[in-house]
Amino acid sequence: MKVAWAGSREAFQVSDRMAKLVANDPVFEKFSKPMLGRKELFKNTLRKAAYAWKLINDLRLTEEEAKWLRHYIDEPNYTDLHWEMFVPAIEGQGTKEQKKKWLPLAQTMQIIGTYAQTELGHGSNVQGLETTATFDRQTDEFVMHSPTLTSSKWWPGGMAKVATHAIVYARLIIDGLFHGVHGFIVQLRSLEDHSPLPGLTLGDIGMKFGHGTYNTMDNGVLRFDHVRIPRNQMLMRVSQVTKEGKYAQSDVPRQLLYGTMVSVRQTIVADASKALSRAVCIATRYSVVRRQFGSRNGGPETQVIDYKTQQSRLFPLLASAYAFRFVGEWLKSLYIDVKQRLEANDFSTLPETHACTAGLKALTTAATADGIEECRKLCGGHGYLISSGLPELFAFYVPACSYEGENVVMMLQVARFLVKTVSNLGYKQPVGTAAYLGRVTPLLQNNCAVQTAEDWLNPDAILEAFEARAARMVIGCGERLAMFENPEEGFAELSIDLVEASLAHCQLITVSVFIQKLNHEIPGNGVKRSLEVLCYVYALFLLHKHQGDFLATGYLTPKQASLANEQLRTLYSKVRPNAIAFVDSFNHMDHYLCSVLGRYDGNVYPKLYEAAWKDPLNDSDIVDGIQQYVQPILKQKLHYAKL
Ligand SMILES: CCCCCCCCCC/C=C\C/C=C/C(=O)SCCNC(=O)CCNC(=O)[C@H](O)C(C)(C)COP(=O)(O)OP(=O)(O)OC[C@H]1O[C@@H](n2cnc3c(N)ncnc32)[C@H](O)[C@@H]1OP(=O)(O)O
Ligand SMILES: Cc1cc2nc3c(=O)[nH]c(=O)nc-3n(C[C@H](O)[C@H](O)[C@H](O)COP(=O)(O)OP(=O)(O)OC[C@H]3O[C@@H](n4cnc5c(N)ncnc54)[C@H](O)[C@@H]3O)c2cc1C
Repeated sequence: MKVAWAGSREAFQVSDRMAKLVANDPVFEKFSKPMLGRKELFKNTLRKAAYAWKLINDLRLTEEEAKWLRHYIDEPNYTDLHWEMFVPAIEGQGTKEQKKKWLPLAQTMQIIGTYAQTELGHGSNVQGLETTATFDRQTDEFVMHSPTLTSSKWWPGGMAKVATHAIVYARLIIDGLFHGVHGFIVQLRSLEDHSPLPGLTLGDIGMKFGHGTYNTMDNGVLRFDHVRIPRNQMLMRVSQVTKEGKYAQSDVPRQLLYGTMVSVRQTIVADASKALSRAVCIATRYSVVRRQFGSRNGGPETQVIDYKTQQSRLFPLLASAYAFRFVGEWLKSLYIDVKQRLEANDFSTLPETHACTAGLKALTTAATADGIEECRKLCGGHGYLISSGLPELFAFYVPACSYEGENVVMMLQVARFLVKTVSNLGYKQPVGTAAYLGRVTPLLQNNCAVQTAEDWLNPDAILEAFEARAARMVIGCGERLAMFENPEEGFAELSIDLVEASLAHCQLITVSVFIQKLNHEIPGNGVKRSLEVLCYVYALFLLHKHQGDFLATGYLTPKQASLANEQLRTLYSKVRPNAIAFVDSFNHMDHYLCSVLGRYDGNVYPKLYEAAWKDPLNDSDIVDGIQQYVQPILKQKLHYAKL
């Protein structure tokens, strides 16, 4: 099962080796992080990042190994933006010459980059960005400027104190004419003494949600006061500006300017299962240790995992972790394929890839953020302790619902793709993840054939149910949209329904990828049979949660919906004996989990007790402030005391 989770034996070995390397190196200790102030926290992260870079070089780690190493260090920092956004932006949007000049510098970290797109006034609406890049023909330069307060760049990670360079997104102006938003490579700091270059105002945007997690990152603010950069620092794969000031667009679609976001959204989907599996591992292990009620004849109380209600909250999350792992893997291969095509100037699969990365990013991050919080509640009161590992994990993870495309905004992008697919049905056969929309007639006409709870244990029945629900919701939206004279007005008016239809489409993708994985990629019977149970749990849980959709579209009868729920209850009993094996298969080490409740050895209570004594308040019996502020209250007889 560990190999099935990792994707292959080799993948397992790489990840396992890097996990151990990090766990066994005292530099990467992280239990004390919550006690550090912001400056110490930040410096500590700089120290770890520098040490990691040294290890990567000294040990000659591969790109894959280096990624796992950074992952297990488990502290957001400037290198995330450098490797995940700055480098890919140059790779995807730079010309051959630009790549030749900038990539070797970035790949050896002689320069450190960030991705400066969002501004104080605009994040989602990229075309609304206000920073300007005005071409000056006399000097063959662009003049970068922040004309308003709201045009201040705001949020880019690593920008406040570390990055030496940034890809800055700004409106291109030539001879007073706007030519849309483009990316520019801008140097931010001196490579000698790290001071901000003239004309730039740079700073940190302030503390963020949680304590020891995202505050390790220096998210920054940046303002330009007429800063000049050479013309050849505009990323020119998509459009070019000549030294005469002529603006030209190549055959490459404009959307490629957004290509870095597609790449990172894919990574975010691949990473969702890491965060969810971590929370589920903690909650499952603790649910086996924790006992409440049910003692008979002085025997032990019931392990809380044996309560059906606990199972109905925990096991769908366990199943979701596996579902997200597989859909992340699938999306990665889709993305690798599109990347190769883009390099060869084949843009045909870009719209579908954009819809998949946007929609699955929204689906997986929302479910993971909610799932982590549910795991905290599944651990009762102790889940609220920092030492449970869950509050910090939640604080770290929850911004994924906003960054790289706010989730609702992303679902609306999926809706655009679906509406377009439906409106083209007459003359263009949909392919890939939208292929089912090419079979609308049977999907709209046939109803579910399930008659018993056992009938739900059938991948074809499940797949057809999810296809019919999505197709009916998408087609329904299409029909209602057609009633509007102005399609954009219709889209805005129906946006709530469109988001729900997009979610149904994305859930269909996750369910069908899970089934596909079982049918074609899991060797041997033991692992396959166990995963089949989780696959059914995932699908039937979604069906139960969204039964309103399945009933309202007329595909299911109430009786069939209730049979699905009956089957789900039975499935929980089948998950229970393997619950610990399922979470052990994630291969998460104690160092990575950073949770007293989720310890591999289950030795929760003594360690929880021990951890409490490490709190700085327990350094002495009488702490600073008691004599000054508490003793006087006890000693003085003030007004109320006389009454
Ligand atoms: C190893 C450990 C490391 C782990 C690292 C993990 C990952 C690191 C994460 C680090 C953490 C945080 C970093 C965060 C960074 C950021 O947040 S960067 C900023 C991200 N910002 C956004 O995501 C903005 C969201 N907004 C947009 O994407 C667009 O503006 C939006 C799509 C919403 C709308 O764009 P418009 O310009 O208005 O375009 P529109 O008219 O709607 O669309 C035109 C057309 O183009 C299609 N389209 C849109 N986007 C794309 C795309 N990316 N690719 C392809 N096609 C796209 C759109 O669907 C339309 O198509 P149509 O056919 O014409 O309808
Ligand atoms: C931790 C973190 C790190 C970040 N790192 C970076 C970085 O490195 N570089 C960078 O450039 N940016 C970064 N960002 C910024 C991030 O990309 C944006 O915050 C994100 O894209 C969301 O945009 P917004 O803040 O403008 O949200 P808004 O769009 O203002 O969202 C507010 C609300 O409006 C709704 N809304 C907006 N538009 C629509 C619409 N058309 N229809 C319906 N509802 C709508 C949204 O659903 C949401 O509920 C980071 C953000 C965070 C939190």
